[in-house]
Amino acid sequence: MTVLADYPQVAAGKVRELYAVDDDLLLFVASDRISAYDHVLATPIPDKGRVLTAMSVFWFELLADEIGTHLVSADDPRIPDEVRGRALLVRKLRMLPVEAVARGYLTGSGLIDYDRTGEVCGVALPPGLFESSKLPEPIFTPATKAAIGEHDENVTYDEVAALLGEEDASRVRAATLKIYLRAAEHAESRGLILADTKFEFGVDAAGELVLADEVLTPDSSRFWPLEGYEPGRPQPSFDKQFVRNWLLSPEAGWDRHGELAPPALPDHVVEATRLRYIEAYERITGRAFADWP
Ligand SMILES: Nc1ncnc(-c2cnn(Cc3cccc(F)c3)c2)c1Cl
Repeated sequence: MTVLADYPQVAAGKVRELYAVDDDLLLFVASDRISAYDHVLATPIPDKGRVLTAMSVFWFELLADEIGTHLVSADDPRIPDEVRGRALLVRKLRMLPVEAVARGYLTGSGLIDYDRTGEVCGVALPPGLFESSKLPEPIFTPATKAAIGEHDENVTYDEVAALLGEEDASRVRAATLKIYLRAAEHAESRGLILADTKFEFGVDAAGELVLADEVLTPDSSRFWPLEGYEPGRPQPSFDKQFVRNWLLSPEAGWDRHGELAPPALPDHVVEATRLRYIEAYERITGRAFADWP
């Protein structure tokens, strides 16, 4: 019987870890941790890791006819029981050092760049756009991974080409936009706006471009309710809005611009957030979360 401690940890993020299973396989583990306002909160959200893993698996399966993926299995004896349902067996790839972001709407760092320069990652946009505007068409707005605790840095396509070479840059951009469009169309049919998302790609031994990391989860994407969408103001995050609102409420007594860590979340915020994750999964996939894995 395998236990997680059998596998050397090869990477750790704010809310996920990566372990080596053998020379060709990795174990991609999603935790129940949640981050907000650039802090990892002290209070976990039960089932978050399982919901986001189930969501990634749904999208990997839906996208398999568009692009190869790193997914090997979500249910395999090499996956320790303690992480079963929130861990994926994936094939080890040569990862491309670029955060492949697609945006269909203007918000976050894209809006900041647009307000300052009229462009995002060197892509010129029409004048007169504002917070949450829908873009005339989705755009590729890559970033390079920043050091721990820093934000990723938006870069131009030419900088990506300098980094990866023209061929890989070109096929990463094409794949990013194609997958975004396919996912956004599916999400909208389920009443959710996929405002933007971040993919990571690798290359396999045959030189094929492979979709890796997590895909189209609420941690790698902005999902907004389609109902009530209104450009000109920030939209509520489908999954994190209860947490954000509580942290900024007088009850929390927390200053998001200060140095202090956020306070623990009250049970009702934890439970409401857990239910939002499950609702997002069931709306997007049409599957009952109770059936996972
Ligand atoms: N299939 C792959 N082959 C080779 N490397 C990776 C890989 C390395 N790093 N990352 C980012 C990351 C994913 C999870 C937890 C972390 F801490 C960090 C992904 C993958 Cl997914």
